[in-house]
Amino acid sequence: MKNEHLHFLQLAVEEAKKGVLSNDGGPFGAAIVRRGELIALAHNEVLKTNDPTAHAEVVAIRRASAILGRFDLSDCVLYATCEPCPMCLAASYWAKIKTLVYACSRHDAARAGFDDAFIYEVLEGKAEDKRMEVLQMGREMALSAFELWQQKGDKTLY
Ligand SMILES: Nc1nc2[nH]cnc2c(=O)[nH]1
Repeated sequence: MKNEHLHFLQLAVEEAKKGVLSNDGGPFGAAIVRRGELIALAHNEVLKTNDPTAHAEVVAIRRASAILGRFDLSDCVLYATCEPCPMCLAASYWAKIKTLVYACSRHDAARAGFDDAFIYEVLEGKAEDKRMEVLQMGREMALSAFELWQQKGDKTLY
């Protein structure tokens, strides 16, 4: 099992390097594996697509979900060359991933110039400057969308 984990991490690392050399994005790769079978391999595509959410893990989750035709990836393992940032970790929870295997840490990413560790600090209430103004207003108005959802009989929960 450990060798299998290292095998898929190695594939993700090679994919990350491919993305760096093609200028697609940062040095991050990810793989989604189901019962020992590689379903999707992806690298960071932020620069290629001008999509700030195109992190390797998100691209891999989107690709695997499209291939398997479902949003529930609970039978899949996510391999990532680096500890997922909070967005990618949340995406993994939304995809119901049960096993995550990663190599480098958020601190390795920070040393390479990526803000993963800072966002964790914000979420943990440890950041002095959150670098974002956050306002809440219009709750009564917006609750109507939740009411519509709650009344809907044929909804799919996810
Ligand atoms: N884990 C991870 N961290 C990042 N930080 C910036 N981009 C990425 C990415 O694609 N993956």
